[in-house]
Amino acid sequence: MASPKRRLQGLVAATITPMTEHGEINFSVIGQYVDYLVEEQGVKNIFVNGTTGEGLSLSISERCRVAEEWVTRGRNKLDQIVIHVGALSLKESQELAQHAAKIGADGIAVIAPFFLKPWNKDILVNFLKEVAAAAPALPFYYYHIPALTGVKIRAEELLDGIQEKIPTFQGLKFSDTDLLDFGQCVDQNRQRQFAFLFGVDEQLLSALVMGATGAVGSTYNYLGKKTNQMLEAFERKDFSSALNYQFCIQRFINFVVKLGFGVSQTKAIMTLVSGIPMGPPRLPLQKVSREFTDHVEAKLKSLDFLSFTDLKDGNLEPCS
Ligand SMILES: CC(=O)N[C@H](C=O)[C@@H](O)[C@H](O)[C@H](O)CO
Ligand SMILES: CC(=O)C(=O)O
Repeated sequence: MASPKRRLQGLVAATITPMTEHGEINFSVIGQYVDYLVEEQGVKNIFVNGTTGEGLSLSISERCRVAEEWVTRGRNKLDQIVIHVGALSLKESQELAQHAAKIGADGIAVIAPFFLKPWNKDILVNFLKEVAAAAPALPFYYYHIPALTGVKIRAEELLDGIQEKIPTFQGLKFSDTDLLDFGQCVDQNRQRQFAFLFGVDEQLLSALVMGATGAVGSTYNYLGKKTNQMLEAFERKDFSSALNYQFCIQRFINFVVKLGFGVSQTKAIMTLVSGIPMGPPRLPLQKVSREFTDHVEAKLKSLDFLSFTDLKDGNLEPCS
């Protein structure tokens, strides 16, 4: 059984699943990836097999092996490792939950099943409850991502009374821009020690104001250090610096959003910034073009996000 930990807080990197050019999982770089997150980005929590990790595009046995590799490599280096175990099949989800418990993960997270969908809150809670019960010693997080699942049950509604149904319920990963819903999740659960983890990186500062206790996101793989500076500024109530950091991060994200931003792009950006090969994504995702990588590299340099800036000072727009 995993030892009880304190509430998950701060940045959580949604890990990429590195792949070889042939589309197999490249386990060999995961050790290096852990060190990079901890040493270069100051990020000590990870969220494995989620959206960014192409979790739903992996086979069950691949998901188990990926989770195991992160737990093994992360031991004594990372604070918390949450494994996403959501699946369309309740049985598979339970199997993944049991496996996460067996390997010593620190928590599990689940999205709503998105093909045959739960059509109201009670049905969704019943599904989540069955998964959580398969790993009764592990903290359980609901992963709310309505734009991808199509399940639009409000998180605030879902949280109402959830601990009576799911005793291991520990928090929410909220990947949506509805700050009314997010704020009410926080407001209505102040007496509980839930983790409120925001999942829209470009808007994190607004969620901090609403009471987010941490954040899970793809960009913390390579903008973790910058985002940590924003969290520190917020913590010391230096809101103008915090806003500068958020704008700086937004400038980069806005740039890539206009080029088309998703998991394939995240893999390419992380390869560029970390130097660790993340490889191509798996179908139905497509590898990004060379042109995308070139544009992003120039932007990263101009923002001084790459450590080997070789641009003339006049072309720099660095963030303080
Ligand atoms: C849909 C998606 O993948 N969301 C990620 C996590 O929830 C975010 O980290 C975004 O990648 C990020 O906010 C950039 O839009
Ligand atoms: C971004 C995120 O949380 C995920 O990849 O699942």
